[in-house]
Amino acid sequence: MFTTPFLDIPPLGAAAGTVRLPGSKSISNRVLLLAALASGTTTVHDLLDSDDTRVMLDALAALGCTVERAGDILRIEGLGGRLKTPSASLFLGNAGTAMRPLTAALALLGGEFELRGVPRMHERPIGDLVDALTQLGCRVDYLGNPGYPPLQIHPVALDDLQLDGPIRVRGDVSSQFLTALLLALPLAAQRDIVIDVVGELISKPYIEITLNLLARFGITVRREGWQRFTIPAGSQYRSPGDIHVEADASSASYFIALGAIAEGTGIRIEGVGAESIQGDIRFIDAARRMGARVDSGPNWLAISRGAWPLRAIDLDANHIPDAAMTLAVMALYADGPSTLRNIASWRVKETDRIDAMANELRKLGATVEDGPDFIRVHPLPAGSWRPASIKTYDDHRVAMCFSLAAFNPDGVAVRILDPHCVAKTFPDYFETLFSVAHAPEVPVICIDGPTASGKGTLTVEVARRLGYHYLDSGTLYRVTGLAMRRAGLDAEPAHEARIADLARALPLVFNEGKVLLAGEDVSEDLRTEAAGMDASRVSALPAVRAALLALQRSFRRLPGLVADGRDMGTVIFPDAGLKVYLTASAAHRAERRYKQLISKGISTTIDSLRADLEARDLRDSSRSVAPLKPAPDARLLDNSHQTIEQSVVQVLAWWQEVQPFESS
Ligand SMILES: O=C(O)C1=C[C@@H](OP(=O)(O)O)[C@@H](O)[C@H](O)C1
Ligand SMILES: C=C(OP(=O)(O)O)C(=O)O
Repeated sequence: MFTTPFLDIPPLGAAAGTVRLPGSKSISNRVLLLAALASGTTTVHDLLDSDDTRVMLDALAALGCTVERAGDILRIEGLGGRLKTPSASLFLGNAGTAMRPLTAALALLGGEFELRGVPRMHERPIGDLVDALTQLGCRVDYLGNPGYPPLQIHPVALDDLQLDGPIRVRGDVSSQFLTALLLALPLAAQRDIVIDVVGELISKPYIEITLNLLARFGITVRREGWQRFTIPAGSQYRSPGDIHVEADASSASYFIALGAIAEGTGIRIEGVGAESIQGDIRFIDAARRMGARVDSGPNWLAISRGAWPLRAIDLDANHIPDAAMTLAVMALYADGPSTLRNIASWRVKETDRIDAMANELRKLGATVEDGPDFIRVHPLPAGSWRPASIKTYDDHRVAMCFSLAAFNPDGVAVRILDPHCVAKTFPDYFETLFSVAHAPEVPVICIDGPTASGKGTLTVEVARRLGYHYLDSGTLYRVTGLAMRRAGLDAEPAHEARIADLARALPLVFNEGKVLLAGEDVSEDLRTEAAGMDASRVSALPAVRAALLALQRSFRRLPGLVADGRDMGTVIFPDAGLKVYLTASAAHRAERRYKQLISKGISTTIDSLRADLEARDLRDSSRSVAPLKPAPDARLLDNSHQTIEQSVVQVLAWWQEVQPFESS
């Protein structure tokens, strides 16, 4: 997951490949609650691991439910309708699928509970659900504004509930209120329980998910259209034993859109398909209407570009409230204005999504009209796209949708602010996107300089702050040197071809700060002075350098690379967007190296280190192939009198200067 303050997505051109998407949020949180309410053990496969499911799992643990994890499998010991912990204070983040159903379940389970969330959760309505529960005789108090969380739930005896008449619940603000009652009321089904929906029910397909999962847990709800639902007397939750969570159909919308927009051989999505129980799978109908080619099987989708530009659409999107946001960005690539109607619920979700989408689409240059329950997006022709810093309002879907703007015809980059908000439902969204998207030019920052100048520390830190990949090219030479020694070879012209062969086939993996050679952690062996000397010697062999060239360039991957070395800017990435030549006086470098070695318990003297450094500088700068020298377009940074932080800030400031975004 990207935890950087922003993520710059360079202009993207094509996309192709297969993605397996994380589990459905709506199914995961329903299954977790049902498994907790049921008797017996439920084994859940492919559960979504994200903020929304984590708050639900934490809540269940606080209620005394035992949850065991074994790899991707979760085993939940049901409470069988009896609380182990009669009071708790629960934090439910911004998860509607946790806050609403838990409110109903806890109001019936008979304990004292406080339910809170993030500030936005305290602005998301829950009054219609609390009203329905109060009619029944449940006791729920508002701890802040009436009609909104936080809530305090007090115990009532099930026998005291008024279950003789139908329970009335409004369905026109959120379907989650009806879902909450349907999931919780089997706890009190000594007699038939009737729920009547007041007002036009929105987001209807989510009720189908609820009914489907209730059925898997042994509860068959009778229904009369969307108006009346009856939970039969004697209903009892029965664990199905094993249950599998499909991949998330709303998350699939970004990759369906990607297939429709990007050039290339198309995108295959695994884990969700034509037989999905999730209503958002109907996004494929809208995508097809806009021109996408979509093939599907029970558990997979294959999407490729069809009509181009896309065809404009006018759609009542009430049945796909989450996925429809993706259409608002696809509309930028259409042949006329697109209108999404009947989407008033967008205003009470993670943020006011109609406002958010309109504001951010306008930043890209688009003309957008919006009203209480609709949005109309005009296409953005070539020549009119503007580089924009997209505010994400702590809304995962805003962040994910706007990544699709990077396919614009003007080759304009897109900056996504606070990209970590995708953690709500799809923590690795951007990594997944980058695994199938292709950028004509992946950004590179090169940091070259002599030994002990602090390149490594600076490069790692700049890469971390930008969310970029990191290439420590010196290590490649060190590993080659080590492989050479282990093969009994020497850095001499006679062995050059054999060393180059070794370099070409290096079984090398960088893993969490460790360097693995054929699976063996060789990080320590590479840090020795002898390994440094060998690296310097093998790097003077032209055939070895040629062998390592392709390997080094393969590190240039989305969203970008910071490369540290000696010839990054001059030879390996001559087209880099920023080249820094980092130096420090020999005296300062010797002193730093001295402190480093002494702290590791290695005894040495500053004078000998300085002599070594100077000898190495001379060898590196006078070798015939790629001698150590600044690229003509490099910016010089002498860090003799700088802290690491000052150097990092300087490099980041230079990088921002070459970006098209206004300072954010
Ligand atoms: O029941 C569910 O799992 C959901 C219902 C929908 O909410 P509304 O019914 O409030 O539209 C949807 O937007 C939300 O992401 C998940
Ligand atoms: C509306 C959403 O979430 P929630 O489940 O919190 O309502 C969403 O995921 O788009």
